[in-house]
Amino acid sequence: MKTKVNPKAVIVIFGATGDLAKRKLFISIYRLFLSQKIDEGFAVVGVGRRPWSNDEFRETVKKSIQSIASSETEIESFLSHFYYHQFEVLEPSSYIELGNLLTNLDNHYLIPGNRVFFLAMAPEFFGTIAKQLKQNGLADTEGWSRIVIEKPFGHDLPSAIELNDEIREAFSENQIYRIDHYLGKEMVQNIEVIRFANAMFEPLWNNRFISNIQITSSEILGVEDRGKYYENSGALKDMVQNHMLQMAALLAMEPPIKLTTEEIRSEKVKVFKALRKIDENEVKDYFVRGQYDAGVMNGEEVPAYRNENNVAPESQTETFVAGKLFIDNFRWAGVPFYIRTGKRMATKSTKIIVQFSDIPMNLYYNTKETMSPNLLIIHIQPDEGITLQLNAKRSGSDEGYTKPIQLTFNNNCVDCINTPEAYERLIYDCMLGDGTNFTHWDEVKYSWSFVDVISKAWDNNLAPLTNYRSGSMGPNEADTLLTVDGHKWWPVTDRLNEN
Ligand SMILES: NC(=O)C1=CN([C@@H]2O[C@H](COP(=O)(O)OP(=O)(O)OC[C@H]3O[C@@H](n4cnc5c(N)ncnc54)[C@H](OP(=O)(O)O)[C@@H]3O)[C@@H](O)[C@H]2O)C=CC1
Ligand SMILES: O=C1O[C@H](COP(=O)(O)O)[C@@H](O)[C@H](O)[C@H]1O
Repeated sequence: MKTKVNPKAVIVIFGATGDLAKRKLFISIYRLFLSQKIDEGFAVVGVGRRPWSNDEFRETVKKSIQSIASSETEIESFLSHFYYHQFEVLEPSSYIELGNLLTNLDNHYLIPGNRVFFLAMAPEFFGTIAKQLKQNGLADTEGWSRIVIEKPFGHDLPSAIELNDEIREAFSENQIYRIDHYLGKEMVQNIEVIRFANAMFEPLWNNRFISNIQITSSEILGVEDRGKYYENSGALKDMVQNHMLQMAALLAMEPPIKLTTEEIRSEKVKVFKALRKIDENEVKDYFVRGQYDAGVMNGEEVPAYRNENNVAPESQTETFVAGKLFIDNFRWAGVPFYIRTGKRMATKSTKIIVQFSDIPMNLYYNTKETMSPNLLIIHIQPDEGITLQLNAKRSGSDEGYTKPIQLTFNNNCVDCINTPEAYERLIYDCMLGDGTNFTHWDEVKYSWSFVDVISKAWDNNLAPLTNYRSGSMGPNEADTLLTVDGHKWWPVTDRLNEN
């Protein structure tokens, strides 16, 4: 639980000239500034290779925050807290100079040595930076020091262990904040509340009443200019190892005994431990992979993945994954959790659909219509809300025919433009010392060991890689994964305000 305080710190962004900083980080800090969540005596140091001055850096920040309407005075006041430090990651003198700058800023803004080191750089630098920060004393202050690590945290279990060991030599687990930006999303954070604050769900939240759970995160965009990164990642490591498994864990975990970081994380870890282990030869029965082909989207022709920049013409990288997870514990034995994610799909949508089991004897079976199962739909994005699908009598009919009706809560209407960016929430949490919505090492470790088996099976060609048309919902094999179990994917294209 958070206490309402205005944290005061220097935020050091390594990779401040990069894409993530420009698109997400500056604007998130600006929103925290505008909502007065951070103390006005804060400072931000941007670190990058380019020989920028403070003014050049502030110009870039200004461009990034332009989309938020605010006065020139507010913008100028915000920018005055930004400083640039040119640096070379492997050069120890860069860290010594940075340390001097941080001490000066502490003195200038009366900051008691509190520091957030946000590593928005290529992952191969994470370990080196952590080590250098420690060796040069930047993390040894009177206040607190925390390190935020961007994804990917390793590319398999051995590399994640190696990286973790390097970072742990310099920072303790409670100083490490591993980002999974899905955990900062409003409706992902709402999963726990929907489950644990409603008398009507928790008693039914088990294998006696739930038939299956479907988690979809589909994207319209292709790989864009990230071909180089994506070729070594693919949808499995880019989306499944982190975001998709995190959502599954939140849906499946037991109620924590307290709402503390340790208790919540410990319940999530138990879910990861209970994930059914499959061997390489079984992967094809549980997972489907696909790669997008050319197609027409929004009236425009889009290229096949293999024709994207920095992608090999014979690439075997998957841009789509569908899978069936089983959580082999008392609550979930026998309930499939279906997951699906991909690029260049028909719609941008992240939704969780909980399908309840059919009632044992349905008095309305003999009508002309088939009954719809009850569904709980959690709309994560782009629309945010909840839909509960029930059956009701069709109005005006004497014969008692039923029809599905939907009770909907549209979070957008309430919170529309003020819905905080995931990064805004996570930066604030980190400044408050709340690690609940960051991933603990144990979660990372178990998720990699689960994903590594799938990855190896695919590397060994133990499952086909199927093409799917850009603008579709993935290959047909993803549908078969459910039809063999007597299920089907529920649509994810509906928008809340269309209901
Ligand atoms: N961009 C995104 O949407 C997302 C990014 N991420 C993660 O965030 C991290 C950063 O990504 P992104 O912003 O896209 O990366 P970019 O390639 O856009 O930026 C890389 C940054 O690192 C700096 N840099 C590179 N080499 C050195 C060096 N030797 N010494 C000092 N600085 C160096 C660059 O400085 P300069 O330009 O001055 O050379 C630049 O600021 C990655 O881990 C990525 O996986 C995660 C999710 C989404
Ligand atoms: O982490 C990542 O997430 C994005 C999708 O994030 P969303 O918040 O827009 O759903 C994905 O495009 C990217 O490939 C991946 O690295």
